[in-house]
Amino acid sequence: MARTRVKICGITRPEDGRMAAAAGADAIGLVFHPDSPRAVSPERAAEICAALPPFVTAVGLFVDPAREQVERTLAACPLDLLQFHGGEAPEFCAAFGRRYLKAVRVGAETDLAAAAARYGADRLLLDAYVPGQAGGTGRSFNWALIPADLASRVVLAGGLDAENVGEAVRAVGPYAVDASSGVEEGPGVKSAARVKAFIQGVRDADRG
Ligand SMILES: O=C(O)c1ccccc1NCC(=O)[C@H](O)[C@H](O)COP(=O)(O)O
Repeated sequence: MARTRVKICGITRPEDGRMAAAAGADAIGLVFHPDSPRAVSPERAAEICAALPPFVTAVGLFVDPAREQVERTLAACPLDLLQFHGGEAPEFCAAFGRRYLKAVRVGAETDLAAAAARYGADRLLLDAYVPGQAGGTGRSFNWALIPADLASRVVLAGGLDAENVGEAVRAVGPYAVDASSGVEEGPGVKSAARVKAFIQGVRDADRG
């Protein structure tokens, strides 16, 4: 089986970025949505990015941002990838000349084939649809809703933790997995033990 990539989202402290990288994370997520308990300023994000080894991807996460917010953040912080977690159109996501991920919050009615056609299958991060909450909910969704031809190209998120990530990798076979609340001690504070166990769960599943 291919090596499943790991993204640890909602990093708010340089030491947590370093810890996730040392544990084997391929990417970390920085949340710029002001309503999130994991929100960071562009300046704080720049400090976190400076603490990362060069092989770890820094992903900047926005929810229906104004164009100026994204531009100001990019000017202050060396992000490798953008992640849009709201209702952003493909033209908006592409307007910054950066690679991006588009989060799709999956509920029973979600048409994932249509989302893949709209944004590109390699750009999708699939999260749980929870009314009134944009993300970081700790809730998972029905993985059987993911079309077989998309599964190996998506980032799988939503309620993943050390206990269920092995099952998720075996059942879906995603390109990458993403966790936030399931690897925390409290909102925005990551647990080294949980991050380590999460990545171990992914590696064990990769070995089959
Ligand atoms: O993490 C947040 O607080 C957040 C707030 C608003 C939009 C998105 C947010 N997080 C997005 C992520 O990429 C999370 O990793 C993803 O939603 C999964 O979260 P969890 O279910 O807690 O693992």
